[in-house]
Amino acid sequence: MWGWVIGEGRSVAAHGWKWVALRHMGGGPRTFPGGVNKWKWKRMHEKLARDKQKRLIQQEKQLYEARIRSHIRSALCPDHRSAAAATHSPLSPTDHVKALADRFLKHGAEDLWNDRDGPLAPSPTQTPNLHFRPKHSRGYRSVPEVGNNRAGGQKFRFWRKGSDDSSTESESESEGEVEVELNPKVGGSASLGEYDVKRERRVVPKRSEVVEFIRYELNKRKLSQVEEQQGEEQQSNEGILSNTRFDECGISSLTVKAFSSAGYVHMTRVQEASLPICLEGTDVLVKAKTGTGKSVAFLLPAIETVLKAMSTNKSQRVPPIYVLILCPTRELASQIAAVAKVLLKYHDGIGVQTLVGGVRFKVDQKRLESDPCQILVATPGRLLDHVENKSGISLRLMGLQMLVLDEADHLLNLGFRKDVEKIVDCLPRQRQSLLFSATIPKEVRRVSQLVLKREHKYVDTVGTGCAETPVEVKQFYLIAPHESHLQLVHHILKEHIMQKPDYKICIQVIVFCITGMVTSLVYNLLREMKMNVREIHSRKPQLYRTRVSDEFRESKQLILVSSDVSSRGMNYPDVTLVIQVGIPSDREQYIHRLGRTGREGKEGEGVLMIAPWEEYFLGEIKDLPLQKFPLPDIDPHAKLKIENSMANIGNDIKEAAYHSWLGYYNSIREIGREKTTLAELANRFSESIGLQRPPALFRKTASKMGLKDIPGIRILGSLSLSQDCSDGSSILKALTSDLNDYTDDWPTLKLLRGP
Ligand SMILES: Nc1ncnc2c1ncn2[C@@H]1O[C@H](COP(=O)(O)OP(=O)(O)OP(=O)(O)O)[C@@H](O)[C@H]1O
Repeated sequence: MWGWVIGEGRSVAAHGWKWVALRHMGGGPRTFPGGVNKWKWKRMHEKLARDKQKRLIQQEKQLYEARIRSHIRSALCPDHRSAAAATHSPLSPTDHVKALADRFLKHGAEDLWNDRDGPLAPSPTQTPNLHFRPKHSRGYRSVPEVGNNRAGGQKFRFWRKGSDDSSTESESESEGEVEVELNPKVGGSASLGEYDVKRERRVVPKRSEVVEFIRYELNKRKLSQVEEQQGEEQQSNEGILSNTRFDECGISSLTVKAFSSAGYVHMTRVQEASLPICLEGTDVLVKAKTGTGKSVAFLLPAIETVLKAMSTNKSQRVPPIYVLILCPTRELASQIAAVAKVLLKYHDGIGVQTLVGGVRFKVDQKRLESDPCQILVATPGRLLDHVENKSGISLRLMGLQMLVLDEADHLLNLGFRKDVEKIVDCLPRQRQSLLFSATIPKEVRRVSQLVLKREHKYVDTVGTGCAETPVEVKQFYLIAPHESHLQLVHHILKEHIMQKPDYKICIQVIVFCITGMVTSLVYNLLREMKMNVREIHSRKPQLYRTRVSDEFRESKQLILVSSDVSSRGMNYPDVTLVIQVGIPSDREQYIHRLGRTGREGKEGEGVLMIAPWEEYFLGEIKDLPLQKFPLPDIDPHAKLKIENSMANIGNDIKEAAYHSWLGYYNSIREIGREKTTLAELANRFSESIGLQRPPALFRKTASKMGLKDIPGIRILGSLSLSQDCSDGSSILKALTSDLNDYTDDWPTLKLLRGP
């Protein structure tokens, strides 16, 4: 009775006693093994049953296919056609060749048709009713004997080169014949012993029409693939827009009107590719390059879904939330809501709301009550707060018809996955799910099943083998000692500004830094150097962040120093240069940061600035078109100016930067595993930013980071408190405040959880 098996193979029987005890107490168990609730438990078992059924069907299918295949083989030999016809209708030679082509022309199967392999072909020396083999066969052959044996299995004959079996008197002296019975019950490949048919390859008859035909087909397909690829590259050069117009795709006329007044007439390629699938109600995973209009691609079907739902359900006083859009950052949520409002300009009855951190919970609740919405854009953490605090939102989510995950790969990554899973558990199962991102690594494709239905579609407008970055963006990398990075940033910024002396020309630059506190340090330095600069990261209050983000979008000449809060999804349409100081957390983050420039097919530039010990990262992006940036000569006056400016920055900012710098690199496997080297590098960083000595760490923090007894790491507990009280406050500031908003700088959170 308790013999069910759950996810990782654990038997429920082990927990049986607990259930029984709870049952006697009345009411049945509230929680089930593994802490899951009744409904989740039920769903888990329903899923298991479904999976089992699917597996059985799959096995059936494979068995059937195997039988068909064996009959195709025998059908190739004309004398065996009648045998095949006895069980299955034989294929005509053309159909057979087509079937083979379909099977073997799949990508990766080409080697099945090389010179030393091929289908069986009748030999002129073939005996009338039994078997055949080519004259100079080097390996083994098998052909089914006409008629079945008594156990229902088929009889096959095998020849072994060099065998001296005397029973095959009609065959040449150099080869022997062995009779083997293949029965699914008694004879697997193991029973063939040394006569295993796969030991040597078969020889293709030289002028087989079948092989020639397949070769011809292969070449044709390869050629068309190359042409397709070239066409795609050409298309991307021509811009992101397609020829399809919004008024051609059967969406509401009021939406089309709103599109026209926003200046959108033609769809972008990703919109053209994904819209028909989204409108037919299918789940879909969409990959398209940065800045190609993915937000509109999911907002358009979202609006259509709401319109449809509202036309069938007019009675409710407080409307359900029909569409939920999840995204990783507060700024992105506001941006998506703003685009939605533009598209809803002529739909009076449809409301959009955001639910993000940094706003008081009660304020959220009041807003949701007073201004009910059908489309909700939220960050996972804050939405989960509402769901768990039973603020009434769970009830309104019961009517949900569409779930959208923007930046899906990030949301399904470790930092967010748990929250997203919990949210998905509270949503109705009968819904459509849309997942969008510019990067979808393989492992994310696998976990996307958490949200998507099994029979979902995958739309990839990037194309296999094509770079995932916009072709219009020139990409450079620069390797220099990390002590010189701030001087180099200043130098590149100045050069970039001087290239475009006309003040009317837009110059927007984003400088990405590894953490929030390093962002603050770089911002303070550039400000000291009288540059027109703003900062944005998770330590800043939400109002400030929103103001800076809006100001940067509107500006003509401004530098934004940012942590990863701006790396994904943020649409600043005119960014001309992106500088990344230090390695990003992974390849995907590099692509998204770079994607803040070159949007909508515009031109842009990107510079990745790394230290020699970060060079390994270039291997992760080796398929992207990066060129080496020549190391510039730094003017000694500028160097002095930077040192003076650095001296004006407060120690608390520098100490916090040191702590978060250490935390970030400690969390990166390739660098963090060499603790002694890491400590040395951190101390060099501390020196380069003008600290007299490296700040200390709390003992507990140091041991969590695996840095307790590492030379060069100072521990706070071993010093007098008065001596190092400033260190203590900066550690707290740099490390613990990350807990408040890990949506932004989650790598630093990893540090708190240990290396
Ligand atoms: N059909 C269209 N015609 C013209 N412009 C469009 C169209 N669709 C979207 N855009 C514009 O393209 C720009 C980029 O759009 P969006 O921010 O949705 O890109 P994205 O693909 O989501 O990028 P990211 O991957 O960085 O999130 C926006 O300025 C948007 O206004």
